[in-house]
Amino acid sequence: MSDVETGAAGAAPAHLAVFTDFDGTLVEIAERPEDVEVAPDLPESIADAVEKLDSAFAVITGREIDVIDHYLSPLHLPVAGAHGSQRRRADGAIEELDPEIVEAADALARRLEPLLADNLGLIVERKRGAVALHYRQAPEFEQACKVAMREAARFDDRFELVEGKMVIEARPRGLSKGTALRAFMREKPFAGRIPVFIGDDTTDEDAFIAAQELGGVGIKLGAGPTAARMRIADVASVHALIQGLGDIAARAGRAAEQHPPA
Ligand SMILES: O=P(O)(O)OC[C@H]1O[C@H](O[C@H]2O[C@H](CO)[C@@H](O)[C@H](O)[C@H]2O)[C@H](O)[C@@H](O)[C@@H]1O
Repeated sequence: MSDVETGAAGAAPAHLAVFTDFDGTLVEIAERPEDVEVAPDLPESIADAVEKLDSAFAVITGREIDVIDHYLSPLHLPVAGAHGSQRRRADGAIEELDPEIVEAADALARRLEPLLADNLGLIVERKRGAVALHYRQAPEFEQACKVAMREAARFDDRFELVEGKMVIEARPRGLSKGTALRAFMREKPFAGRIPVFIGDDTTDEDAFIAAQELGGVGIKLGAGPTAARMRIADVASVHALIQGLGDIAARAGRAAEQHPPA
């Protein structure tokens, strides 16, 4: 094969920055947040891709950072948690919210507690700076949950509501997975690379748009309307894609070493 065919003739390799959602993308959706199961080989497979991507790999999720650390142990990846409310940068530094917003989110969660009294199967998930109200186990209460969340958030315009899979969440206004992706892309080792964001839910749309506006691509898992330019079928395919992107990065790196730009 010629250099033209291999793309190796002094062409700069397309360095990728890979970002992924967690629930429904790296792991299958489960009945309750604490029930998700991580494929045993997933952390090792991600570690391999991280190395090949020169560490340009991050998780952007609605979960909290320490929850992701728990599930992907022993990895401590760059993570944006609670829909952009918290962020651990690649250098390990943590960006936290104003404590007043954290307290306000706690107060909002407390206003939802009466919903739990009758054991209907609803779950209030408290996070630093965000709150999720889950109705997966009681879908007949979807509308009631939306009304309750709107009511709980009504007096505090520092929060906005977003709907996900059988969940309604309050997150700090102005923060999203899109703002998180943009923040990572301003920093090493992500800056200057082509962002790829993989996600499955409506809250991933901001990050699809951000990745595409920055010259990259959004990849949506499953059906449904989306701004993402590409789709992927299922969680197993996401695992294979992450491995594949790592392999492409490693191959491009080797080609660049063998054929440095003139
Ligand atoms: O941004 P993600 O990583 O996709 O996180 C979004 C929310 O995921 C979790 O809830 C969802 O997954 C649960 C476990 O599969 C499922 O029971 C629930 O119905 C889903 O909505 C998580 O609990 C939330 O905190 C995340 O914001």
